[in-house]
Amino acid sequence: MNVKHQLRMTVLGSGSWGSVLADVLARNGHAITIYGRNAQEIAEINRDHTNSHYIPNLQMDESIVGTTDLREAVQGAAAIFFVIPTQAIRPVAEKVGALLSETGNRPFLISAAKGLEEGTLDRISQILTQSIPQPVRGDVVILSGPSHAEDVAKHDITTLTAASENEDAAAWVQWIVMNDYMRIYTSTDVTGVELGGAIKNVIAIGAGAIHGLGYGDNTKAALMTRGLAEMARLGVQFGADPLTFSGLSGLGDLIVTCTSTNSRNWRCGDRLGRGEPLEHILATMGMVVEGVPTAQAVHTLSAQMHVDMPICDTIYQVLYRDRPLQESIDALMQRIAKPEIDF
Ligand SMILES: NC(=O)C1=CN([C@@H]2O[C@H](COP(=O)(O)OP(=O)(O)OC[C@H]3O[C@@H](n4cnc5c(N)ncnc54)[C@H](OP(=O)(O)O)[C@@H]3O)[C@@H](O)[C@H]2O)C=CC1
Ligand SMILES: O=C(CO)COP(=O)(O)O
Repeated sequence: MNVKHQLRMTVLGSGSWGSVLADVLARNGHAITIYGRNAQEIAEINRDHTNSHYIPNLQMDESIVGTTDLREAVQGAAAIFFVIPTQAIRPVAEKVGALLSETGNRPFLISAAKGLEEGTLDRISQILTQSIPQPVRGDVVILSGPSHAEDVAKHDITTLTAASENEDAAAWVQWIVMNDYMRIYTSTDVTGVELGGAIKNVIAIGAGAIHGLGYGDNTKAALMTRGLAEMARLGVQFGADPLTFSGLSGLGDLIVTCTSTNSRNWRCGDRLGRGEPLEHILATMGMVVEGVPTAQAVHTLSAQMHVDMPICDTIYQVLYRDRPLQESIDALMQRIAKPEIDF
């Protein structure tokens, strides 16, 4: 175990990534509370130190305390990790904001979720700053990168980016998370890191879909590379550094998500490619598929910003407009010929 100065911190979300992140932090010597809304699951975490539904291969550090009480979870926490689906961040953050206003602590707010909010099109850092009043809000840090929970549970070597407008806050998160199997890099490009993490989920649905249809490695490489170009093209319109998209939260996460059967987004796409209806896939996945709502948000954002994102748009058309997959791919191949680099 990597013993550090013990801090009390809270992880909101007892799903696959929340459970594994809580375990990493507890093994680093910190006092960790994990909050979930499913009483049975929290009881299992406290009794057996396992989470058999979400992450069966994880044996959690025994010091982790599970609770279904949000007040208890946030009280006295030096940092609050948001590890719930993007669409649930705002309502939970608003409750957290109200509780912090009562208790008066001012924790770091760390998002480990990846997506864009439907309707508002907001990134998670924006949701957190809108929902939690400034006097009780510490710095916002985004923790993102190639990190399937199943592999981190096995202590596979994993690298992430901690991004914050405040370099010291990013460095603080780097310090609390790093150990002999987690290596964390810092960044101040919050927008780029968040957009990379959100958009790679959309592209991963496409990677799964082409696999399900029977296409091979050339097609996968084409999709990933041109998908990365779309991500960067949108990102620069929002002031992101294009180099961020070649980093862990862009290319790195695109690789892991587009090439692994652990990815829920990839699996959703694969099943679409094999002809299963989206509603059935989502109803039986048992875990969040962030790329589905984010595809809708990216579709609207790209239209608003006049950014050409044909792959993301094709995935949107398939998910939301019932456009046949094969016909959509054929249409992508019929697009006008153009240079490769066209920012
Ligand atoms: N899994 C992974 O490998 C990684 C995931 N991420 C990101 O982390 C985020 C969470 O993903 P992950 O842990 O995999 O998701 P899971 O589907 O495994 O778990 C989601 C968790 O969030 C809880 N939840 C959902 N809605 C609410 C709500 N309104 N209030 C409180 N809790 C809620 C669920 O509770 P309940 O069981 O009651 O529904 C469940 O515990 C996503 O944005 C994902 O992209 C990032 C890196 C790696
Ligand atoms: O973000 C992830 C890995 O870095 C998890 O991806 P999925 O949600 O597709 O499983």
